[in-house]
Amino acid sequence: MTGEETARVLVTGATGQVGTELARAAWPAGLTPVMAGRETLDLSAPEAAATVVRDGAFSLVVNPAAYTAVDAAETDEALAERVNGEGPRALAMACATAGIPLIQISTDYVFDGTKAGPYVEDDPVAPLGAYGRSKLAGEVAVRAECPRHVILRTAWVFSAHGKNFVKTMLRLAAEKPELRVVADQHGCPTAAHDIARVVVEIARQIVLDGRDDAWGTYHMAGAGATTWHGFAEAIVAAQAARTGKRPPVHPITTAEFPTPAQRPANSVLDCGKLTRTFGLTPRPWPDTLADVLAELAG
Ligand SMILES: NC(=O)C1=CN([C@@H]2O[C@H](COP(=O)(O)OP(=O)(O)OC[C@H]3O[C@@H](n4cnc5c(N)ncnc54)[C@H](OP(=O)(O)O)[C@@H]3O)[C@@H](O)[C@H]2O)C=CC1
Ligand SMILES: Cc1cn([C@H]2C[C@H](O)[C@@H](COP(=O)(O)OP(=O)(O)O[C@H]3O[C@@H](C)C(=O)[C@@H](O)[C@H]3O)O2)c(=O)[nH]c1=O
Ligand SMILES: [Mg+2]
Repeated sequence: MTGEETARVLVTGATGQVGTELARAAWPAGLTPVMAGRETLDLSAPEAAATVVRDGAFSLVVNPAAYTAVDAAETDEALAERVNGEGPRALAMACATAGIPLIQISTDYVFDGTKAGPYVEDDPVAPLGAYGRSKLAGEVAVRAECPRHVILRTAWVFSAHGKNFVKTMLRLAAEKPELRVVADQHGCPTAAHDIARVVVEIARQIVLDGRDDAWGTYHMAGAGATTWHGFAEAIVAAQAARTGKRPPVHPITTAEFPTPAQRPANSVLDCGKLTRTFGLTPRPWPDTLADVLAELAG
């Protein structure tokens, strides 16, 4: 065989926050990402999506694509279930048939938030809303259909691209005299580029090192816990240095900010298993926030 062989890695959701960072990431020699957008791999048509896996001679599939509109999912649960539950099931079955592993991206919103401390991987799940239920269905399907899987639960994802809390707060800080943000929901902001770094290294260990002892579920979220209010304050403070605008960010309760979907009061993730198994440590979220704000500032 020639020395030019490379393992093809199918990546779904090419246009999303994580997909965009996976496309830009530094992949090692020997791994070639093959990015698939919705036009070639539509998870709302699970059977058709699975044919992409069957026909592509891949060594691994990474699935960050998802229905991510948390509030809209409450009135659109059938579609969320298809994209986040049945889509991953079809991918997992196709992966198992092809004899290749699957890295599935999941969410902190599978938890109900009633635990007092950080969540570990085998804590009981009990999603509060339709989005969390649909993502949990995806986890269950992946475990059932494709034993060689890594499910990576992340949280509060932000990046310079797409729709996210950081960009919403920057817009509000530019437009409003003051902001009101919930201070009783605790979690871990996570930069999409840090998720991509971790996914690439897990892919390297699985495909290039031939690691066969690490299948299962892992938490991967920015180091350091905060609240949405704490996160907003950090965003507005950092931005003030650039714009001179620093509207006050008032802490409010969840009851003062009604939304269609209920969100967990605590979804802080303990990422120790990721570190112990793969030697990977999520970066502190304030450092990754600085990266993203610098990228947005150009
Ligand atoms: N965003 C967050 O805060 C968090 C996200 N997660 C999980 O991380 C993963 C990545 O999230 P993130 O990058 O932020 O998501 P985005 O919302 O930024 O991107 C979602 C991606 O999925 C694609 N997509 C949506 N519907 C379909 C479909 N029917 N078929 C194929 N592709 C589809 C979108 O395509 P298009 O551009 O065409 O719409 C887009 O590329 C998801 O699995 C999500 O559940 C976990 C925790 C937090
Ligand atoms: C815009 C705004 C939001 N909020 C609150 C509402 C909510 O409780 C919290 C976050 O709102 P968002 O809608 O940005 O975030 P949300 O859509 O809940 O984000 C979630 O997305 C999915 C995909 C995940 O998997 C989760 O990990 C999580 O990141 O902030 C305020 O308090 N004030 C505001 O001005
Ligand atoms: Mg939202």
